[in-house]
Amino acid sequence: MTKMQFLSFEGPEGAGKTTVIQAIQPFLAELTGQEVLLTREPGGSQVAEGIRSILQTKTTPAMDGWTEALLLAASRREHLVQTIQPALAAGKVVLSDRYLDSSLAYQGGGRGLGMDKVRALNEFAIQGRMPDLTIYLDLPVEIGLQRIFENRQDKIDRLDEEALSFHQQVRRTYLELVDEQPQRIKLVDANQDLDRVIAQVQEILQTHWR
Ligand SMILES: Nc1ncnc2c1ncn2[C@@H]1O[C@H](COP(=O)(O)OP(=O)(O)OP(=O)(O)O)[C@@H](O)[C@H]1O
Ligand SMILES: Cc1cn([C@H]2C[C@H](O)[C@@H](COP(=O)(O)O)O2)c(=O)[nH]c1=O
Repeated sequence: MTKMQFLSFEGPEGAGKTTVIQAIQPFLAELTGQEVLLTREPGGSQVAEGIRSILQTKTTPAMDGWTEALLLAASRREHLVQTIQPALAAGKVVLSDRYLDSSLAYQGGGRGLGMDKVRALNEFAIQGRMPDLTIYLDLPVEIGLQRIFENRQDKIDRLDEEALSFHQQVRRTYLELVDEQPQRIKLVDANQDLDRVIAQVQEILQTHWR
């Protein structure tokens, strides 16, 4: 059984991470008897939220891929030190909407920087602190993008507008990560009714809680 103090949710655009995380917060608090902190990347601390704004701003020319990866690693460092570690030390469960796997999938895969190099870059930021358990919400990228473009027009950001091939590469890289680390990363089919997605996530959490 996995220790379950620090959890992350991952997935392509529109997979339902934010919706599912909010739905399972009370369940997780009840299951663990601990306070559950919801947080997100990029963001989750004052400086990291500032970096998020920079990352979401469209520029001409477009931001260099390594600059993007470095800003994400810096925001992750700040998130870890200012928010995640203090919450864990206070005995809370931390539930993060994205963490390092997003950089591996988006920058390593989508941008083509390579997973190994992006992992090495992030090692300075996280010093080995990975989530105890990661839920990966999987779905065809066309469906996730359609959900966003139909329901969240006001919040479409720079990365949402990348080419379909970029998003497909992101998903392929996530699936490689699931194959590589089946103990930590649990795949849930997000292309089904929200109630079923939530129920399957709850089952996984129940199985892993000790
Ligand atoms: N299982 C589902 N079936 C249908 N619609 C869903 C489902 N899950 C979420 N949605 C809807 O899809 C949209 C995107 O969901 P949400 O914002 O939770 O995704 P996300 O993974 O956090 O996206 P992003 O990473 O792009 O921020 C929302 O309008 C949400 O209501
Ligand atoms: C952490 C992280 C995020 N991204 C991308 C993925 C999304 O397009 C945005 C975040 O938006 P969300 O609505 O909050 O999911 O940022 C990335 O490319 N690399 C990362 O490490």
